[in-house]
Amino acid sequence: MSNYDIERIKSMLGTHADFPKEGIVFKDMFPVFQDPTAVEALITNIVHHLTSTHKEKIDVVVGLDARGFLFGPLIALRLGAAFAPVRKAGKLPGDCARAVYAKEYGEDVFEIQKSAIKPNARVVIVDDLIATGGSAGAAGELIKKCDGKTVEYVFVMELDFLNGRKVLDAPVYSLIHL
Ligand SMILES: O=P(O)(O)OC[C@H]1O[C@H](OP(=O)(O)OP(=O)(O)O)[C@H](O)[C@@H]1O
Ligand SMILES: Nc1ncnc2[nH]cnc12
Repeated sequence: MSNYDIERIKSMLGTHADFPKEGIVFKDMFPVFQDPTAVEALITNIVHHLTSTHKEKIDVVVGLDARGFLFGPLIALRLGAAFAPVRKAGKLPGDCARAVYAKEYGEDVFEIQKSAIKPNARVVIVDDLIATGGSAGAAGELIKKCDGKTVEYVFVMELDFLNGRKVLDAPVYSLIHL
């Protein structure tokens, strides 16, 4: 993706001071979805990155509740991989693995259906944004609990100043650095 495209997408992001809490500068990626050419460009970039980096098949793309659901299924479809959701606690039926975590503006609990990740499945975890890395780290913990293998974490945006990638146990790819 050219620097021009990256700057174009950056210029579409909303920036909201003191949302959802005082002291947080919230980066809103929903305006990007007003331009399908921008969505197409960023999905194509991520899929190209994954196909050129991973020689072995990616079995499952895991998306994080809720904004990760906007990107995960599109990427999974293009890779010919399965998609599985990590959801906030109490939303998924059946036997679930569970992880408690802290994120930039609060605490939460994530779950995944154990049946979604087969032993040794090669997993890519996808989300819209990494801040502290708490959410993605908890998702990685869930994949471990299911005996899967996280081969990469992928984010559309990364808040570089929080250095959230340091808590993750696999390579990290982010398209837009803020
Ligand atoms: O790196 P962290 O500090 O963990 O923060 C990043 C997470 O925070 C946001 O999700 P949020 O829990 O607000 O949920 P949403 O997607 O439902 O808005 C964002 O979509 C990431 O999942
Ligand atoms: N600053 C931020 N903007 C948007 N989403 C977030 N999730 C965690 N921190 C965030």
